[in-house]
Amino acid sequence: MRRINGDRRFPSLPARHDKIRIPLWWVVVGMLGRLAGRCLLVVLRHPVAVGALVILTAFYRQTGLLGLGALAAFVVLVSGAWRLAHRASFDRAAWWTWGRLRLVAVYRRKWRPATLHCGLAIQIPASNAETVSFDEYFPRIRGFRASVAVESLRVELLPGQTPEQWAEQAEALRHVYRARACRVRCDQVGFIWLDFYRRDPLDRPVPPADVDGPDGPDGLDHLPIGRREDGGPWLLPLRGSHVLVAGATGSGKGSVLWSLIRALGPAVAAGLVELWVCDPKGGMEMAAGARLFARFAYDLPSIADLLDDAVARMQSRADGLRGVARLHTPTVGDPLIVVLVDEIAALTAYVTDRDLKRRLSASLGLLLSQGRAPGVVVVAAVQDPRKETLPFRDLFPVRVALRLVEAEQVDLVLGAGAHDKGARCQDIPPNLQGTGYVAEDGGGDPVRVRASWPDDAEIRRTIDRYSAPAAGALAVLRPVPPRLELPGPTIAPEIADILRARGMGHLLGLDGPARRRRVAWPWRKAEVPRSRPGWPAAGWVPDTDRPVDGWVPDLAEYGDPWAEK
Ligand SMILES: Nc1ncnc2c1ncn2[C@@H]1O[C@H](COP(=O)(O)OP(=O)(O)OP(=O)(O)O)[C@@H](O)[C@H]1O
Repeated sequence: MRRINGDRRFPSLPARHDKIRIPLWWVVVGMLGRLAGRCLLVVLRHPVAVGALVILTAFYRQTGLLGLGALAAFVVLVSGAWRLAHRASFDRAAWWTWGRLRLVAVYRRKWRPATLHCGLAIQIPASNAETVSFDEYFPRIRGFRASVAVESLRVELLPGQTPEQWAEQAEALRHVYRARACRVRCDQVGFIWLDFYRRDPLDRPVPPADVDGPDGPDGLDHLPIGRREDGGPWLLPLRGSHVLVAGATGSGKGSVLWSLIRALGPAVAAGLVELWVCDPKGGMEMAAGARLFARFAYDLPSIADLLDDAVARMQSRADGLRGVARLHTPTVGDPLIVVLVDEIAALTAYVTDRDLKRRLSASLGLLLSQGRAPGVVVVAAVQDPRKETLPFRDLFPVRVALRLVEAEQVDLVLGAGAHDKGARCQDIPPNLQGTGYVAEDGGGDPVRVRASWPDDAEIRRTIDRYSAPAAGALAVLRPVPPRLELPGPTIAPEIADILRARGMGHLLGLDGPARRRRVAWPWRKAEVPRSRPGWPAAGWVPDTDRPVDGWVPDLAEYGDPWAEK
């Protein structure tokens, strides 16, 4: 690199050098020295591979072919046992080994011709009067990662090169390495990642993620919606954001919305999120989830009321948060409100009543421009993303483009330049529903993703599992004896929160299984209007006239602290 840093005269003038006569043995010693230097370099660069080769050769010389076969069988056996005992670490090691092999056998082997013929190596003329030659400088591979779907090379740029130059050659590199796709990502200054996609992990429907198991969402900033092209999970940030999903008819917008609703199920059940759903297409798509939704509207006047109420909640919340916090934190008494609109163009473009249209536009504009910080977020789907149909497009920080009818629509949804960066939504085949590209404000290049597909049975299961009892009832799993000292596990903190938020007393001396605690308010037996499957039809509610519209999560895991003594 030192030689191409600009301080060398370029090009050097072809000139005839003076001939110097040297003895032959000097030449031989020089060549041997050069060979030894190269060998040393190989040992230093690949100590593991060279070490393994030396040991294997020594082993073969000691034991012969039979010994080598026995060693291979032993390695296979140990690997099998390792895979059975600890799959995760085995997979990591296997992918590392496979990656090293691919790096040496495929990527390094073709690297020089590939970069030279794609114009990504630098050639400086070094001819003299006897020979025509060039000094060649090649970009260095500085890192490598391999997974099932993608192999990535970290490359150090040569002086004068930009990531854009590499992006222009991505298609050529893809053909050199016989990859399904090649993309260029920026790394730190002077470095890029070259991603070679081998398999398409999105060519089959993606099963819904586990939302209530140990791998469930760890917050409203990482909601699992589907899978990314590199095989990782597609996690959507919802808190402090608005989400737009655009796609032609039948492109799978419903699967994005239902995957999101499903991912929000546990938070809805815990009272941290309220879903306010508008389905201007007559309620057919969303009606199945009505039990899970805090509000559901499907005709224009009631949608306008719903949006007005959302604006009022947003403004009163903003008044409360002013000077206190810059972003609302959802709590049981004060949840995140998710206003979900299927086909938002039906509220902005296709309304014939002018007053209603003005009202809807005003509410949507206010929610989109001011709702993020006070915790009133909008998730909207649209078929036609043109400005005439959706004037608020640019107010959505997270945008998902599924299959679109025209290439021009890609930049309208994902932002200028997205199409050139590889988001070819018009080329997504119709049978890959739910597949598209997602772009986030300030989040770099669009990422190819596919939403999971919750079928009708899975949607029903979600609704049954997470839908709340009707407002006005605080359902409790077991009868609770009044003023009783209870041993055993602690009460669910969510219940304490609900009660505290409603000004209904508090729990004393909670923590520690050995301690005793006191439930310090009176209870009365009451009918529970609607409870989850498996819950008793009657429960106990705090004996108070204050309205209660919270509800408690499943307490089964807390054992039976409520049993009467
Ligand atoms: N993620 C997905 N994986 C597999 N199949 C899907 C997926 N999403 C949708 N489908 C299939 O595509 C069909 C159409 O999907 P969907 O109704 O969600 O499209 P849409 O974009 O909402 O259409 P419209 O705008 O007409 O309502 C579904 O009935 C389903 O069979």
